[in-house]
Amino acid sequence: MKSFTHPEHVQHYINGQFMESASGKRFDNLNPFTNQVINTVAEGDKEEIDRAVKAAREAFDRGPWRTMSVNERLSYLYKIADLIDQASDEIAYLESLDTGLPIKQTQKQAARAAENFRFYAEMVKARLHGDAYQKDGDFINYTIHKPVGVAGLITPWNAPFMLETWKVAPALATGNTCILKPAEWSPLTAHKLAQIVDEAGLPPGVCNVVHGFGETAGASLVAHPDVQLISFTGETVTGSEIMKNGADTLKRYSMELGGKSPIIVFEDADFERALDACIFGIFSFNGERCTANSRLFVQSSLKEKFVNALLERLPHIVVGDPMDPNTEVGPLIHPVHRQRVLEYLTIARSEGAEVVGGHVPEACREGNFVPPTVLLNVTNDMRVAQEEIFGPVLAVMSFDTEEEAIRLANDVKYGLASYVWTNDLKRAHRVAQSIEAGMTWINSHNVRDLRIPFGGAKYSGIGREGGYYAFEFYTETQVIHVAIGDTPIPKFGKAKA
Ligand SMILES: NC(=O)C1=CN([C@@H]2O[C@H](COP(=O)(O)OP(=O)(O)OC[C@H]3O[C@@H](n4cnc5c(N)ncnc54)[C@H](O)[C@@H]3O)[C@@H](O)[C@H]2O)C=CC1
Ligand SMILES: O=C(O)/C=C/C=C(\O)C(=O)O
Repeated sequence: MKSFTHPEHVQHYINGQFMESASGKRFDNLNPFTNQVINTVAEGDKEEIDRAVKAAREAFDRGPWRTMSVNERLSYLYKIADLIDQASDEIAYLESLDTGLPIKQTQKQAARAAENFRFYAEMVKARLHGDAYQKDGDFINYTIHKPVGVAGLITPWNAPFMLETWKVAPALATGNTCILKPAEWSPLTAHKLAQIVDEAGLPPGVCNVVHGFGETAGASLVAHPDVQLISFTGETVTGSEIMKNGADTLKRYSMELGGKSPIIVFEDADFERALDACIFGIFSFNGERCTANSRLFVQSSLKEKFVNALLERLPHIVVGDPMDPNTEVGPLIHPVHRQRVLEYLTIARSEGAEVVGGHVPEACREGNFVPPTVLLNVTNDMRVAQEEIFGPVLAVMSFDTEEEAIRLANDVKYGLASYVWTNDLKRAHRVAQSIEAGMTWINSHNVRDLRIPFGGAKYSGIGREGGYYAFEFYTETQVIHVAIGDTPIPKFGKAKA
């Protein structure tokens, strides 16, 4: 593999300039594979957020972004997509270095990031249009979609570049200006995105990146009166905190939150494909995946065969250096997160579950590794079956009937994704439609079509991003009423005149 370097220090990108924090404060960024410091990062606070919002507001109110033609605006998105493609190997390298995600997976995410920009440019051309309603010969009402203003985009560390671009692209495509506040544990590719935006020549202030912690930089962005909308991806508790903090300034929210998604495998399922999907669905992204199928419900008659096959695969899952193209599972993002995941294994034992772990090579001892793990003897009321672990840990349960599978799958506060495996067509649809989730895949792993609405039910989120569904959030709909006839107007005050 070609070798790349990383920046020794990461700065904010505000109003078209790379800059330090006014306080001069910095924080260290760790390599999850070695726990050595990779570099330092400027620690933004209210002051940097204020600067960035001022720049974004001016760019929105007075800059060329608002007045340029849609085609000209979208040409910047195509340019960004091309620059991402040109730097895709470097982006994958930086992402794996920063997050511990295996390089094979970050290469795919870099490609997806470029696609996010092209997709939204195309989507705006195809689907950002209003409606018209004609009432007899009296009047016409028509709607237009306008950018809302300054968008605050707050993102997590689990698939940072892909998720950041998944927000920046629709925000810009629809004509907003934005401030991205990336997760503090994964600043490298957000910095690369700022460099790409700069190279693409976007007008100053249109896209800003402020690094820093959630409680300070993130909270200041949420509370700022000139930020009209917040698109947030992260933990459910953080989402709820953000909604409280943004209440005084009446923010518009898109919330992509946590999950505890079921995979239901019926006895008539295509065995090998269901097994592959189950393993991929929980162990890809190192298990740090909001849509991970972290609860397996397998029909009792198939349980022994399915679980045996699962356990047989477990020690062969390649755990290792994220830069090695053969690695399937790398280290978790941070020692604090690793500790949190390990605590769940302790909880699992104390609740009576059996913990079966895969293999972590000796060469990985400095990293934040948790082996791919399967929890047996689990019941759905246990904490490990109810709470999001966000690591490579699969809770296995069984069911006898379709009704029981549906009840167990829904008996959880989350409702993000779900997966159903059966060759009975009618049952597949019945079960899929009965599950309380934003997204259900039948006889499939998590394959993405960017046109579909992406988001969760229950505690997994509010609203949908993806496709033209994102326009609902990123644009303001205005109705324009035009009288084309002479509909009588009530003549107040004319009776006695
Ligand atoms: N539904 C979805 O599409 C996805 C959901 N997630 C969820 O994200 C979580 C993992 O990511 P984390 O980075 O640990 O989430 P997190 O909630 O800790 O942090 C996410 C972002 O919010 C910021 N933040 C934290 N506190 C804040 C506050 N008070 N005000 C404003 N910003 C604040 C952080 O700095 C970070 O940028 C998991 O729960 C996972 O399920 C992750 C990916 C996709
Ligand atoms: O594909 C998307 O748009 C988002 C995917 C997010 C995940 O799968 C994740 O973070 O787990």
